[in-house]
Amino acid sequence: MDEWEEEPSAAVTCISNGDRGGRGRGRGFKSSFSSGGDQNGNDGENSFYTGEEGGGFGGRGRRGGGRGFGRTDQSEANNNGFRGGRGGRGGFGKGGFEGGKGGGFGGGYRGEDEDVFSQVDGKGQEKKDEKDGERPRVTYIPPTLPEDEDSIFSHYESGINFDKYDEILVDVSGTNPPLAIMTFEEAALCETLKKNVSKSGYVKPTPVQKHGIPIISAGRDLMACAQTGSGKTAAFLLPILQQLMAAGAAASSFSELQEPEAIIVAPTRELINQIYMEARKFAHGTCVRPVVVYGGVSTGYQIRELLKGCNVLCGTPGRLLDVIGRGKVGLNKVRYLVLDEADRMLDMGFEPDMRRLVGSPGMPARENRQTLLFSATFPEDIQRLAADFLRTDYLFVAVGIVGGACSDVEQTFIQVAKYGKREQLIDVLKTTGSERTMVFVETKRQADFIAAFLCQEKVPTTSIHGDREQPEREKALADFRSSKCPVLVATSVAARGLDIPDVQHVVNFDLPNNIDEYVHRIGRTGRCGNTGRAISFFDPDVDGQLARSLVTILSKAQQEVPSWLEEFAFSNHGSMAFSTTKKTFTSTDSRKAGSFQSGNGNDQPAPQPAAEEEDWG
Ligand SMILES: Nc1ncnc2c1ncn2[C@@H]1O[C@H](COP(=O)(O)OP(=O)(O)OP(=O)(O)O)[C@@H](O)[C@H]1O
Repeated sequence: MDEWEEEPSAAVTCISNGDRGGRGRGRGFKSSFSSGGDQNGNDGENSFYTGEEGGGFGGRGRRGGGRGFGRTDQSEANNNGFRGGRGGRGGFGKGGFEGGKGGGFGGGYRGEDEDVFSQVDGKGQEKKDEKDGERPRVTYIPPTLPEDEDSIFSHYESGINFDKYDEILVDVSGTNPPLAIMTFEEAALCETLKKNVSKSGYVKPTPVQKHGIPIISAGRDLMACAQTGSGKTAAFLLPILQQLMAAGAAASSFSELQEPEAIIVAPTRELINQIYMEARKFAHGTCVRPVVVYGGVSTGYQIRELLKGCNVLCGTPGRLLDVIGRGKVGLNKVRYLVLDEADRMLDMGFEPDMRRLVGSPGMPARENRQTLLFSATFPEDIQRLAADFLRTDYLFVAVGIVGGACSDVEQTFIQVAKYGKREQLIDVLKTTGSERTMVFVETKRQADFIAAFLCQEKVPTTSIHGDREQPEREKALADFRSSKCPVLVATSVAARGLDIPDVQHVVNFDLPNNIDEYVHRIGRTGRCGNTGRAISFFDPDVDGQLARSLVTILSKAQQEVPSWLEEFAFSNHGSMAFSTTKKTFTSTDSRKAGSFQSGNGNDQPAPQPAAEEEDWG
């Protein structure tokens, strides 16, 4: 039986503020879920959740059979994993998305455009056409972006701890690193770029910018590791844009083949879109044109955008390889290749795509391009693998502890068994009130259930995960950003990179199965010198393997370690040595023999893809 047939599927959309209709008859989660009232107050099977569309969704909207076959990784690039059509029966009243097929609110498909490029083998188009017959075309076109400066440069304020960044120790390893800059003036940015930096509210560079900008400007390859929320995006965007402008790069709409000078890759749609927005902001008023491509959006639309001219191409791996495979993007002029969340981009899930990308026709060899890798976490084996993509004399910048948690996040742990978590969550949310809170869960189904549960408890909640259609994902983020829904339930798809203002709390309803993922998740709060709080539910039955790493992470971030967690870490994991000393710095360039892995106490293998398959890109 398909997992979705066992229990009702919620496929949660935004919960409107307290104007839901009547509560379900049953008080318990499951029973009230299945008999809940809809927005109009009607009781009815499965109707409690109509979200904003208002149309009922009569029927279950469950997955169809075929849960996917032979899927071997999470990437769009991998065609093996064409999911069996969810959708199934059940309509989603009105408000189905263009291009959707088969009803089934929240279900459907990943989009034929999203995983067609893995046939970048010369027969791509042919195979794609075969696929056209199988799945509906994605026709979603995102809303037009505002052009006014207030919108483009809107930003949140850096926090009270911004100046403390200066106290963090930085280690640069590799030969002949250029000197760090202390101010943006020293970055020798051209006037427009300088103005744009200032309009963005940036007064002085963060450590990763102080070191990263001159390294990139000097033409060196870079692997940079700096804590979440500390400005890695601008660290690569500013020097790239500066050099493109200095070289006179200007977008041309006269070519059917666009040849960008820079390619930026990130693992999720929302993150790559955010990077694009940053690039668009910094490039405002210049001739340099960034473009973004990612799954879930009409390929035709994105190609039309591309053909208006493209100097900086931002993309998720799948769609990027797709547009390259379609002959719309030439790689001959690529001077910069950036992998953001580089450890994720090179783990099992995406590594084949990255190899495909660097092996694509026209892509300059690593000696002839600059490759820039950024993340807050860099496990040793991923660093070693990354060396394949970099020139041998690359520089490694470690700001603080490689893989360390942001010290501006107060981390709390609550021991709670599986069945006590929901009640505990309600207690936590009572204390957070209307403050913006992200609740991380392990599976997409769990995300739906928890969001539905919170809705039922009258907590305005929305959710984001890989089974939601792109318009729903975007609406969820918009509702969260605007505080229409101050609680966002998310899977790992939202763990990395997302920079949402004023997220005061992160709740790990389910702890992730590796420590790096934990570091990224809690890094959604406490950004850019602001403080934040992370509360994690530790279920002794399932989270034991993480205990030791958590103790180390807490210690290194100078946080109190609960005695029960420490005891648990020791008693359950033998006597393997690990340190709880409060070091403020550990250098962990994998090229330094013996220095490795003292950073985050990560005695586990490199991060694996999340526990279940996710639609990342
Ligand atoms: N020098 C600066 N001054 C003020 N604000 C800055 C500065 N640099 C970056 N910011 C802002 O800080 C926030 C976090 O930056 P960014 O998203 O680049 O962090 P990050 O290091 O990439 O985080 P993550 O590891 O989570 O991806 C953004 O809102 C960004 O605009």
